[in-house]
This record gives sequence, structure tokens and C-alpha cells, in this order.
Amino acid sequence: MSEVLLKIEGINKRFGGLHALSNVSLHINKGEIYGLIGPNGAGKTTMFNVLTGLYTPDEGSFTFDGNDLFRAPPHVVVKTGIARTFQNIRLFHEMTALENVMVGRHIRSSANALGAVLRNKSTRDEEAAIEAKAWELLRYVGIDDVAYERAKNLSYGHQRRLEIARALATEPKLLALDEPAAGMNPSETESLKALMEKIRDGGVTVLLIEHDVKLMMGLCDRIAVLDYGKKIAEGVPEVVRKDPKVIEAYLGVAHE
Ligand SMILES: Nc1ncnc2c1ncn2[C@@H]1O[C@H](COP(=O)(O)OP(=O)(O)OP(=O)(O)O)[C@@H](O)[C@H]1O
Repeated sequence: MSEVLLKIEGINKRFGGLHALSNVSLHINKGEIYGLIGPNGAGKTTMFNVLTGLYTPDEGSFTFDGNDLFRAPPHVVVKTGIARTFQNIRLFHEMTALENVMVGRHIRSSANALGAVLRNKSTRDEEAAIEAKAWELLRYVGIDDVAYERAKNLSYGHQRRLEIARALATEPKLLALDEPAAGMNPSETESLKALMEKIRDGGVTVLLIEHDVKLMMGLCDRIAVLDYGKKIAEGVPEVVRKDPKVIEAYLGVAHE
């Protein structure tokens, strides 16, 4: 029996007259790669924003690893164990790759502002530990060779990996990735797929939004399909891809 990590029930989110999420329920199990697909404007990013505390849902319930996170602010969500990346890459462009990951790591450190000013021994030890962990994560995602490059000078594929490393630095139980393969060529996409499988196999549950249906069908353990803010299907990829509602709303003949 799978253990549910994230349980969303009956979430509604409206923007004025627009019902962006309409009574959506999702259960994500520990240790799976769970995909969210759907046409443009279906509500996928809105769901991510609700999950990570950027948007306040109107109704519903949301529990994560036994914690009630309904309407919790982003810093509480991150501390509880959900990390995300964004559709449009959001890195600190003038900082090096290493520094970007170190920033992500600070959320799990106890260093306080006074310690940082005084640079006492415990602060220095902690900084060294943060840097060591950041190196480990850069190696893990395969970009340690560009650790001292500024983020803005990295290739697109490297920036995507750096975002993932920074998110992993918060030690999430759930990693939510918003279109990580967008703009990647087939070989970059293939190696990204391997990275996501490695992350899942390392014990981090993955939630993924992606338009690349072929990638999603080959990668996800389960998939939910949103259309006009409603969940129209959910299940293993082989079943979802044959669902007539999904074919009509999204997949169409071209994707078969
Ligand atoms: N902050 C906002 N204010 C008003 N409307 C919004 C806001 N955020 C999203 N919407 C609307 O909610 C609907 C769902 O948008 P959302 O970005 O979640 O879709 P999506 O499935 O992620 O689409 P895409 O695949 O294009 O990224 C759209 O009609 C969008 O215009």
C-alpha cells in the first residue's frame, strides 16, 4: 500500500470571474514521479503556486507529510519540505553557481545575522558545511565543473540543473518542477529524465509539469490531466493516454 505524501482535496482558486482551479483533488504518493499535464491555461502553474504558498486557495484542504499547509506562506511550505523550480528560470544571475546553491542551503542552517557579522567559529564551521553540501549537490546534478561561473553565463541546460540543485539544497521531500525540459534539445531532455529518475530513486518525490507528452509518458509513475481548471483524468500513463477525454482535450491525433 503506497503512503500518501501530499493530499489535496477540493481546491478552488478563482481570479475574479475566472475559475482557474475547480474542485481539484490530488494524492501524491511517497517515492513517485507524479506528472501534471494539460493544455495552456489549464491551471497547472496555478496549482503549483497554490502548493507552494504563492497563491491562497479559496476553498479546499491541503496536507503534506501530516502537516496542514492550507494557506500556509511560502517559507513555511519550504521548511515543511516542498521545493520548486519556476517555468522562467529564477536564479541570482550575478552569483556563481556555487553561491546560488549555498543560498538555497541557508534555509536548513541555524546561522543567525549576528553570527554572520561577527564571523565566530560556529558560523565559519556552518558556512564550510554549507559550501561542502553545495559542492555535493553540484556534483549530483552534474555541473560541478562550472561551480565558479556566474549563473547568467551558464548554458540554458546548466541553468535548469542549477535551479534543481538549489531546490534540492533545501532538503525537500517533494521537488516540484515547472516545465524543466522547456527549450531543451532531445539529448538534454534525455539526460534530464535520467536526473529526475535519480532524484526519485534517491528518495525525493517529484511533481512535474511538462508539455513534452512523450517525456511525461515515459517518465511519470502517475499522471493527472487538467483541463479548464478541472481534473479530467488521473492514473498510470498507459491508461491516461488512452482516455478519450484526455485525447479530446489535449493529446489529439498529433501526439499519438
Ligand atoms: N495571477 C493571476 N491573475 C489572473 N489570472 C490568472 C493568474 N494566474 C493564472 N491566471 C489564469 O488562470 C488560468 C490558468 O493559468 P495557469 O498559468 O495555471 O495555466 P497553465 O496550465 O500553467 O498554462 P501553461 O501551460 O500555459 O503554463 C489562465 O486562464 C490564466 O490566465
